Amino acid sequence: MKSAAEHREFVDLVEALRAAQDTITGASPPEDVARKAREGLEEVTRLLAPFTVSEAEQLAGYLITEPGHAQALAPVLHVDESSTEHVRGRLVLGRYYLGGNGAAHGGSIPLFFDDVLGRLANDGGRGTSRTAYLHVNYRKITPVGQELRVEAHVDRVEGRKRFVVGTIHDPEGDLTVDAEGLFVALRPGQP
Ligand SMILES: CCCCCCCCCC(=O)SCCNC(=O)CCNC(=O)[C@H](O)C(C)(C)COP(=O)(O)OP(=O)(O)OC[C@H]1O[C@@H](n2cnc3c(N)ncnc32)[C@H](O)[C@@H]1OP(=O)(O)O
Repeated sequence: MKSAAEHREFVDLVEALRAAQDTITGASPPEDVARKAREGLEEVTRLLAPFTVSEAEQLAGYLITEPGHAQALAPVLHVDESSTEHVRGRLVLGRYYLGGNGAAHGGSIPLFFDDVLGRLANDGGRGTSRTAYLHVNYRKITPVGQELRVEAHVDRVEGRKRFVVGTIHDPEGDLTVDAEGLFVALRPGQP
């Protein structure tokens, strides 16, 4: 397991990237400010490109003790309680995930659940599986910028099939989304 303690600066770098994504998404800057910001980002790419590694050596997504696992793609679950069978926590969707009218982009929700349910599917020594399907029911808009409650648990395991379910509730306590994923355990040698 890769250690977040050994890669503190990288963890902070990914947090800064998340903040940049939120800020860029919400900004309408004058042209000279946009150009300066672009030049800053291009400098980041120039700085890091020589340190590109193979997937096996990659840090992003693999620093699993960190909220968000040092990966800027999926929304971050802040875990309050977890076991091999369940997880409870909080989620605040930043401006980056805005769809419209204060509601989260519909695609950000399955992205979030694929990560949360997928990790649970593989937890507890169950080994690697892949998403066969992800069924998401949007019951009410999921607001950005507010603290949401998340719960997920392994519903049942049938041979290679792991059914994992999850919910999101808004600050009023209303259900905004429920989801079910089927994760199929990989056979030896299966990519
Ligand atoms: C850093 C690490 C991060 C990890 C956490 C994040 C987790 C994220 C996980 C992913 O996002 S993986 C990427 C998205 N998923 C894929 O790319 C999967 C692509 N599909 C496949 O690889 C295969 O289709 C799959 C492994 C899912 C299943 O193929 P198999 O050939 O291994 O299984 P098979 O077809 O023999 O089916 C096994 C059982 O599952 C059932 N099944 C398979 N796909 C199904 C489906 N779509 N719907 C319902 N049932 C399904 C199938 O009917 C059967 O049921 P029974 O055993 O009861 O007969």
